[in-house]
Amino acid sequence: MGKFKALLLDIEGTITSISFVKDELFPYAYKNVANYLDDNFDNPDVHRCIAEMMTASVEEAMSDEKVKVIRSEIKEETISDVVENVRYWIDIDKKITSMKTLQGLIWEYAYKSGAVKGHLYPDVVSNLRKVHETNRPIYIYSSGSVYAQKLLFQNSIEGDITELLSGYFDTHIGLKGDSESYRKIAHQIRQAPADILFLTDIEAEARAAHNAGFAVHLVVRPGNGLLSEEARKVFTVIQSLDELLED
Ligand SMILES: CSCCC(=O)C(=O)COP(=O)(O)O
Repeated sequence: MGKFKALLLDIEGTITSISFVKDELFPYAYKNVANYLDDNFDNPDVHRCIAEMMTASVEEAMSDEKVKVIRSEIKEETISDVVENVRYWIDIDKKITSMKTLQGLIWEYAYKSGAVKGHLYPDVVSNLRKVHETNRPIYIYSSGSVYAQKLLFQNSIEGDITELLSGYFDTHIGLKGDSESYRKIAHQIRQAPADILFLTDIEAEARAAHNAGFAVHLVVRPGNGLLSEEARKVFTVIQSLDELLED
């Protein structure tokens, strides 16, 4: 089953539908961020997120006038500025690490209350199990925080599947369009880049991983954006993880 020694998986558009992320998770965070911050303002994890978001807001405001610089020490004003930025960044799907961390904390309520269950395409768990049975490690690399990733896999529509996963990476290692992030992942999991198969639906991520020496397949799922002709020439394109069995 395939020649890879380790598997690295993107989440949204690869093993989870874009619709689950865009139509369930993001709106939940958008709607609940103000109440969440009001109820959890003294939580040290939330404080850390806000402190990091203050720094990010200064950097982002330099190139985007819609970003509010968060400065206030007053709780109500801080919450108002954070909410404005979080909602704006959700709207434009901006991958700001501190905002993604905060989203994960907010989603904990969604998963724990049962309001949300992590979507997985029907071919995912059976094939991950087959890879796992061959003692090859499976890792996740998503712009969603590691905490958010674990919540999704612990509370998926197929139950808790975290036993199949050997590790998780988020944007703390670097952005997904940057080849250096993939080099760092290969180093951390102690595998040669060429022995790692990365599956993603995003061409920029595929190119970044390819330039770092990874094997890469592009994944096409219902509702995903169209792939360019050029990407179709460079990368193997699969519609389902069942096709991993075939190479
Ligand atoms: C951890 S699930 C939520 C996914 C998410 O927040 C996101 O931004 C999608 O990122 P991906 O890198 O999985 O496409």
